[in-house]
Amino acid sequence: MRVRILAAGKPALAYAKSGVDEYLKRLGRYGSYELEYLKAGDSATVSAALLERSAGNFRIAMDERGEVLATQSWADKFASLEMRGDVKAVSFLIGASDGHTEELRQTCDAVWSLSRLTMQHELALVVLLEQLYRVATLRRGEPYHR
Ligand SMILES: C[S@@+](CC[C@H](N)C(=O)[O-])C[C@H]1O[C@@H](n2cnc3c(N)ncnc32)[C@H](O)[C@@H]1O
Repeated sequence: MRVRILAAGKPALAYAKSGVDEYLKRLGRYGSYELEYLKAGDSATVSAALLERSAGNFRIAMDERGEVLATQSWADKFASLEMRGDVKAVSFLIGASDGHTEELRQTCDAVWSLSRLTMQHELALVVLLEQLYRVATLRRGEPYHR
């Protein structure tokens, strides 16, 4: 199963750039993880572009209003998605400064939160990538997650 991460706007902050590079490099050992950037803009424009680019994928909106799950639950949900024959790709959608539209949240297959805190979108991207890495190591029985 391909894992796509679609984010609005390339990271501009040094810590975010190096965090993204680090976790993408690590994830390369665990499968197909693709990070794609879309042009940042207002909420309606970015949400429409995110939905268009992720058409046909199992879409997970990353949003502070979403379901807060433990890392083990992320791993369990990944395993269930892989068991389904109809999911070839999952797309995680990160919004821009104004967040997602209600329409995007309603259209997505799931809405997940990284916590109830509102994070700057570059930080949310780094946290998401670290969780994907954690889930990948957990599923292989490696000792990173403890
Ligand atoms: C600055 S936040 C947008 C805040 C905006 N006021 C809102 O209502 O969503 C930019 C993006 O970062 C991501 N993000 C920020 N905090 C998050 C959290 N706690 N959980 C999941 N994603 C988060 C979301 O994708 C969000 O669209």
